[in-house]
Amino acid sequence: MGKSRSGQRVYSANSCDYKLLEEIGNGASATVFRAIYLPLNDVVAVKCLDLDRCNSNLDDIRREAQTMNLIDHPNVVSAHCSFVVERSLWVVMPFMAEGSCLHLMKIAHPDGIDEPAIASILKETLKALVYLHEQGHIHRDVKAGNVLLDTNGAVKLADFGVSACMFDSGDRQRSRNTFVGTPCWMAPEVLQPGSGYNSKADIWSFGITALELAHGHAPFSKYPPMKVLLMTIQNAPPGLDYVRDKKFSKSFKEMVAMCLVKDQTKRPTAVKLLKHAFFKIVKPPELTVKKLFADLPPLWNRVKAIQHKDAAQLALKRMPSSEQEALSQSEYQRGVSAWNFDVEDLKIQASLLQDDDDDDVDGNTENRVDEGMQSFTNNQDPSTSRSTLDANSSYGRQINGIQLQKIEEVGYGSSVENRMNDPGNSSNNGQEISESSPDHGPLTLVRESFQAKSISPSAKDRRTQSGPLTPAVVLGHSASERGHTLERTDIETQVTTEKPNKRISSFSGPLMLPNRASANSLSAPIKSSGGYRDSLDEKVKANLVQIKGRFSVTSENVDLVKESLTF
Ligand SMILES: Nc1ncnc2c1ncn2[C@@H]1O[C@H](COP(=O)(O)OP(=O)(O)OP(=O)(O)O)[C@@H](O)[C@H]1O
Repeated sequence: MGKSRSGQRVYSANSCDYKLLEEIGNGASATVFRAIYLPLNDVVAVKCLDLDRCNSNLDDIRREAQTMNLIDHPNVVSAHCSFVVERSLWVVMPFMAEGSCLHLMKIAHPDGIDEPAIASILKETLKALVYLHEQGHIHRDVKAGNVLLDTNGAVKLADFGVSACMFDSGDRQRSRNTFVGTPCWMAPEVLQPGSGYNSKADIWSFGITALELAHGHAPFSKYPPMKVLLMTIQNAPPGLDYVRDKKFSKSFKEMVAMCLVKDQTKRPTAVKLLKHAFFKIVKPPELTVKKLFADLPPLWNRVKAIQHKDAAQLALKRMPSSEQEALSQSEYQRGVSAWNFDVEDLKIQASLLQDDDDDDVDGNTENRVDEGMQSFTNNQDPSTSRSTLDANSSYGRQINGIQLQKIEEVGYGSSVENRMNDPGNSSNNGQEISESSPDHGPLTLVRESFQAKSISPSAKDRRTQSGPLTPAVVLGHSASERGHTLERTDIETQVTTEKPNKRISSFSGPLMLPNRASANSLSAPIKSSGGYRDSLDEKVKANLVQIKGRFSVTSENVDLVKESLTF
């Protein structure tokens, strides 16, 4: 049983008590439904987190659920309760009837929203960050897609899928050197191994979210993740341009600039930022935000319209010969948090990308290289870039003795070129001038077919496993399911090091669940690899850096790469 914050309403951990209605959102690993809690006839949102599709390990999932249960702040979405149903984790939350700012912009404000509304939304979001940071949490995924709106104009920050605790120690602390989040919103220090990060990473993402609300999309959002990684680290920070963005106030521009300082120690804390002049003159959201969704159809119809529009757009400009590329790109452009790579691995990918958009962004801050960062890519062998990129479209490739096997064909070979050749890709002062709406057609289809299979809107036939979220509960579905998980991972994220007479396959950490990206891949058929994991010896396990997104890399791999590519 879960108790609402008011202390009055109690929500059961029994799926039969919930009637799932329309889909109101989907993310990298979850589908969110409007639902009725039957005993109280109360409208709620139920986030159905597909444990097979989830990139997080069990600890992360449990932490998200626990964090959401403990949250108590008017600007943070808390959970009424959470429980396991078959192969999903259901998180029951208050229904935010106007959905996310991202959806709102997609449906009605593609070029961004006006400053008074931005100020209200940002101020409420910042209050959420003040609270979370005081509680010791780093949200790590602040973006318009996670800022939810209610009909009365209330603004709440949602999604603790990748949140971290600042008081972590040991392994958990080390895991904060892990690349987690959504690249466009991620702070430079998060992308650089070893530098460590703290709550100031959320301040950077907050600044990017401000730009997203101002323009309708995040800076660099047209680029593939490895490119974003490089641009975030190398280039001058994005910001509001004094000429192009003249409709915005000086104090807004200054506030954004304060957030987007690369040196995290020079970024303000959330508390300090809240005292900035920009937030002094802010009207309550009831006055500024409500009008943004006046006259719009109900949320679920908007979501459906967005899905259809995106599917139609995708069909029109389907990437030549590769649905996989489109799928990968669409996932990226949607801004979901599917990117959960190992940093070193991303560097490998980034080094393979030829920076062929110089002409596009000439004289642009996106292309300005920060001093001291130039060595990040300069030492790569240019002769390898194009050929390796081309080779990327074949099933596998060999780089410096490392076999990178196709996962979902990363997909940025030809698609990068296509985008770079697109005149609409020119940009100005760190911002894009034009950008088509993000695609997520194929993704939608994938998700729909998934839902048809695994989530029945009817409560009948659901097997509910309520109670505490323990490894046994979450992973206690069946041996065959666990086998399935491992098999998929094996196939989809395998990177092997080819050393003489030695071949090491990589797996994820303990109790690993399949990664998010795998759910979006049109991967090779699943083959049995029964018992393989069990035979993985402890020494090899100890060598694992981690398994994430598209590749898994062992520390041996990383060392090899470091030897051959100087960053
Ligand atoms: N309580 C809610 N009320 C209304 N809509 C919601 C609610 N929670 C989530 N949504 C919608 O569902 C979308 C996806 O939810 P959520 O971000 O939690 O999933 P996710 O898989 O963690 O996504 P991501 O990884 O992309 O952040 C949100 O962007 C929002 O539009």
